[in-house]
Amino acid sequence: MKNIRNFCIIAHIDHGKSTLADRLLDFTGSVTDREKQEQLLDSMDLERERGITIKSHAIQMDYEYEGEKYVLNLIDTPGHVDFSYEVSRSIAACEGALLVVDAAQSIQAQTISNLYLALENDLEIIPVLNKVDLPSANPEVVSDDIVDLLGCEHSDIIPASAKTGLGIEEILAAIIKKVPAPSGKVDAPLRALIFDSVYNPFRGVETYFRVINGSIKKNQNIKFVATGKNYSADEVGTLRLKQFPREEIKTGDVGYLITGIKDAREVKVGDTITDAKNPTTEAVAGFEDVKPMVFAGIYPVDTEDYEELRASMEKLQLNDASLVFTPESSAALGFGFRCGFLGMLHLEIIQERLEREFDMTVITTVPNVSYHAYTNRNPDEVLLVNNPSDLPEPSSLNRVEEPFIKATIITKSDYVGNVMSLCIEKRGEITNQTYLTTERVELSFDMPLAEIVFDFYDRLKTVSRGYASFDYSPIGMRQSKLVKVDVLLNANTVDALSALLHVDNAYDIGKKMCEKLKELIPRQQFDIPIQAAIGAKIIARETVKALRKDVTAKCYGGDISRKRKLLEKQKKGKKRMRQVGNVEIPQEAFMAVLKLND
Ligand SMILES: Nc1nc2c(ncn2[C@@H]2O[C@H](COP(=O)(O)OP(=O)(O)OP(=O)(O)O)[C@@H](O)[C@H]2O)c(=O)[nH]1
Repeated sequence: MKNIRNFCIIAHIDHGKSTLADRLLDFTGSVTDREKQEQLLDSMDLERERGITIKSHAIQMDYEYEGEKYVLNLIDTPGHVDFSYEVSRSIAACEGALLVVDAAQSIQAQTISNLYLALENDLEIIPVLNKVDLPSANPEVVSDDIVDLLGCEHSDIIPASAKTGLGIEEILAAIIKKVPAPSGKVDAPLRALIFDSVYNPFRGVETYFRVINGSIKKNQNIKFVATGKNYSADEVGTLRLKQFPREEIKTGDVGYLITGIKDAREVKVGDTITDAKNPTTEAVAGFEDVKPMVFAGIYPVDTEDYEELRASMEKLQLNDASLVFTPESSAALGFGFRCGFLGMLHLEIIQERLEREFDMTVITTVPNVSYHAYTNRNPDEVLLVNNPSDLPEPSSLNRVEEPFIKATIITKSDYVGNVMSLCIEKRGEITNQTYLTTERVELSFDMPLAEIVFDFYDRLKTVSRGYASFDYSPIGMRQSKLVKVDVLLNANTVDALSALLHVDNAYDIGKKMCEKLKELIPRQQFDIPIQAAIGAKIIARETVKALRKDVTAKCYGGDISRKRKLLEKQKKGKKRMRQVGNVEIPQEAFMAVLKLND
């Protein structure tokens, strides 16, 4: 145990975490030339294309230092706020963290939020100043920033370049010298933390764990504490680039477990694995059931594909336990599902996976957060509103609460004014303003989560010219004045376009939605009025003008089979268009409310 080191890399997005991980694998000879690929740890196609780490994994390296052999377990952490719970569990599985800071961009919002997570878990922090090879690097200034943040010495910071390989040896030495060896009880009953799981269609769910006390043996009868289920440990082993089955994984070490579980929902990140007969009395602290934050309807473009969509969603759920869905129906879109996601990125990923892996074309409706509503009849009973149409009628509604977050934004002092105006427009209240240096400011706001869902990231980028980083954490529900704004096309309410909005913004957003829809809905043979309404009251109106009469329409001759072919072709071309009443609505229109300011 004394020669094991468990560590993770924490960094703001794009500061070089994956590149550094690759370099460490290279240097310790953990990858053969043939296996060398860029960003080895990001194995999903989607991850590689987006260049972000979505799912965390772990990898083991051997390294000899001053004549002694060490085992280094690198636990990878996802880099996006949507997955912050997974980050916290990965961090909890380590004793140390490399804090990677880009020498050109300095400390950003996620650097700080991840650092706090690491400090909460008492991790030893090794500051790494990455990308010193860049011409735009500013190592002196950024080092000062790091010293201010951590209260460390300048000499503790390791200048590095994950690109050229500079500093890699020093980083490995620091991991061995500074990160404490694990300190568990070898003889105690098994107690292991699940920090991740991956679905493998052939072998079932692979569970990644860190043994805290005792050991886990092949064929041992084990129990998952939170779910209360028992399994047989069919296979345990260590993770290199491939899996290496072992007889036993001992105290302090990291490994994988295969039990034949076929449903990802049975393996909960943060849960404790223990022995079925001789269980530990103490589960690992910090377990939480992750709750979806953002909800949206997902509908098949072709109503006939509903069953197929259901099958695809069920399969997706087998390997992504954080996806939840229930059937719903919409007057406009027919049968589909109300789905819960961890955040907007998660939503995009699911939509993309449905299309790529399952060949489904789907329509996604305006995302919303989960509200709490209370009726006059039962003012103490919480009604969960995950869909605007579930909001009780105004006359019976006692009050509504919405989820709030603490938003942390780091920006340059030049843009403080812009960022503040944006946050105030988004119903934010400033709670703190700290100058990190003369140039860089950290701002904290209490804000409704719903406002982040609507175009916040893009606006923030624009108003700060890209010099702002952003992170958030939930701080609970607060009462709010919300109304349901409906959209009528050709005098028919399109329920899939309804949104819950704050009273103060409802008129403005209703108007902008009508304008945006006017741009997005193609002209047809007749005028299409677009209206926004609160209850029976119309608050905005636009019209899509009719096309001029198509004189060639009746001239069409030719035989019927050609006509059919043409119709088929048209049908394909119509993908993502939905006929609602007699109006054709393209997919973009359903998301229009997210792009009001484009
Ligand atoms: N010049 C230079 N570029 C680097 C260095 N390290 C990483 N990069 C580049 O910076 C970009 C981001 O690096 P990644 O390793 O993908 O960053 P990351 O932190 O893993 O990003 P996420 O996975 O999205 O959080 C890539 O284009 C890298 O090639 C470095 O030391 N020098």
